[in-house]
Amino acid sequence: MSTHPTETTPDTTPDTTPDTTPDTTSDTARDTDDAAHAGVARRRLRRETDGRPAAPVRIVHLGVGNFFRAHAAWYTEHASDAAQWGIAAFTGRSPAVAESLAEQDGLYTLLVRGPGGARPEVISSLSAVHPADDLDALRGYFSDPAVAVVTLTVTEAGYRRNPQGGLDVDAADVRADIAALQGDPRGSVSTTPGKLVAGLLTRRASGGGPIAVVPNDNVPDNGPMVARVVGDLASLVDPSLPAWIDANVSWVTTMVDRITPRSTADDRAEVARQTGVDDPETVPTEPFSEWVLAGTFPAGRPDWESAGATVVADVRPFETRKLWLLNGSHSLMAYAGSLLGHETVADAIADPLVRSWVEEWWDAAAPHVDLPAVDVSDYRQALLERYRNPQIRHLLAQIAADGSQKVPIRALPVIRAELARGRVAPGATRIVAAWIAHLRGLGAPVTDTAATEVRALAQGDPQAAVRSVLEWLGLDDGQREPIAPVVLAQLAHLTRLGRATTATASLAGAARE
Ligand SMILES: NC(=O)c1ccc[n+]([C@@H]2O[C@H](COP(=O)([O-])OP(=O)(O)OC[C@H]3O[C@@H](n4cnc5c(N)ncnc54)[C@H](O)[C@@H]3O)[C@@H](O)[C@H]2O)c1
Ligand SMILES: O=P(O)(O)OC[C@@H](O)[C@@H](O)[C@H](O)[C@H](O)CO
Repeated sequence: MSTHPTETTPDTTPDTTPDTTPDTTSDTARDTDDAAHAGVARRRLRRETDGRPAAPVRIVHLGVGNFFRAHAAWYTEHASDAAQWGIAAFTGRSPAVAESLAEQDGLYTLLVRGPGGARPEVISSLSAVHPADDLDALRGYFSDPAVAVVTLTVTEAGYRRNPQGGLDVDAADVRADIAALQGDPRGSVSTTPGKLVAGLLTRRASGGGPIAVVPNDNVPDNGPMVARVVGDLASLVDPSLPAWIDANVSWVTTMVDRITPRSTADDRAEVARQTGVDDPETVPTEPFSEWVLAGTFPAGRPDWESAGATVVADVRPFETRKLWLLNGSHSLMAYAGSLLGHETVADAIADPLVRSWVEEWWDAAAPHVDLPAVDVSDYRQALLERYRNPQIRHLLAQIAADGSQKVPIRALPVIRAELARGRVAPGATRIVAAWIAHLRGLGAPVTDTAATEVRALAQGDPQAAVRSVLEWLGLDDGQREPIAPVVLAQLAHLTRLGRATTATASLAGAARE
């Protein structure tokens, strides 16, 4: 196990956006006071007693968040050839999770929370964990021909795209990465596209051979999406690099699914109660999991199918089914449910009004999912069961974050598809109306990498706010005309409901004092 517990100098990488998605298990979980376990000797996980020997590193991962630890790391753990495929994982920004995992040899507990109870499982697939700024280690792996795959979970915002989907070359951190690599191929970088280009420059120089890049974030066409931002940055750094990338890098597209909330002190306590282990890196997740991949792996990959992954020629139908039906309804509940005072997905879906909005959204989206109707209807039913899972405390405030990155890909394609059929679908426009209400201060707090810009759009006169947001979403005059009145009416309704909820909560608070 090559962890780097001592390489924890403060992260000096430029941080131009608020870190709304910390690397780690939530502070609540990690900070659970040891006094809570006072008098009870809890041990930490150790590889010699609790896990498999570390496998040789053949996968590099960027972004050691909860989802990666519940999903790609879990599939790699359960692959039939797991002993051949170790992962070297890098945190996204802060070094905290690397330090903490290093103390337990890279092991952590996945707490699989089903409706009937919680089942802990130790995951051993992380052979090394590094802080985000350990670029020497990153370049070392990229130069190693044995390293065959790079996986990513850095959030939608981490790809540093502009509204057109290309690299956001106006962002200060992106500009800094370009300048650093122009000056020196071993220059210091901080963004994900910058790190991928830095790694690929090293691989080309060392003759490490071809490699596959596998993004596992909830973004449509995520393979081409990463290829584009990396290609943009590569061409600005070294005009000969894009041709090498074309010949040597395979961009794999994926659909990923496993509801994985932030960790809580309760998750850590549950593991301690069941196993006697004190694991601050406990990750809670649901039993359901799905991973659909399309693309080639020129240097090989784990036998992920043996763990339940599916390799297909075209991910799109699976991706639209999941991104619209699941993530779209999540966003709807995050904004419209939180302004009604609901805290979690389970609370929101139990409210008949929210449930009716979710069904209305699904009715709007379903005809545009290119799968048999029966599959879509089974999927909807399964989603309701997953949302109701009383063991999963999935906070609406977590899902609400970074709406500027999510609303355009979750709601807009359906709005456009309905418009193309001459229809305005209120089930779809409500997501936009609820997002505007959220940006105007109702429901979950706004945490967004583009908060200043999108909040400004949504302020002031409601009619002007709706117009500005629809414009920002890229709808032209002809498209806005039929939609704007519907969104405006929905915004007015949600605002009334939200204000009534706030007033009731204040009265209840005053009565308690
Ligand atoms: N949690 C889920 O249920 C779930 C399910 C499917 C897909 N996903 C995808 O996984 C992503 C991560 O979710 P999570 O639950 O692991 O969140 P998380 O907050 O636990 O982890 C996010 C990771 O991304 C890194 N990161 C954040 N902003 C970054 C930036 N600007 N540049 C580089 N790295 C950055 C963080 O450091 C951290 O390692 C989501 O954005 C989503 O696209 C999540
Ligand atoms: O993870 P995000 O921030 O892209 O979106 C929040 C949720 O919609 C998402 O995490 C879902 O729970 C997940 O996509 C289920 O597989």
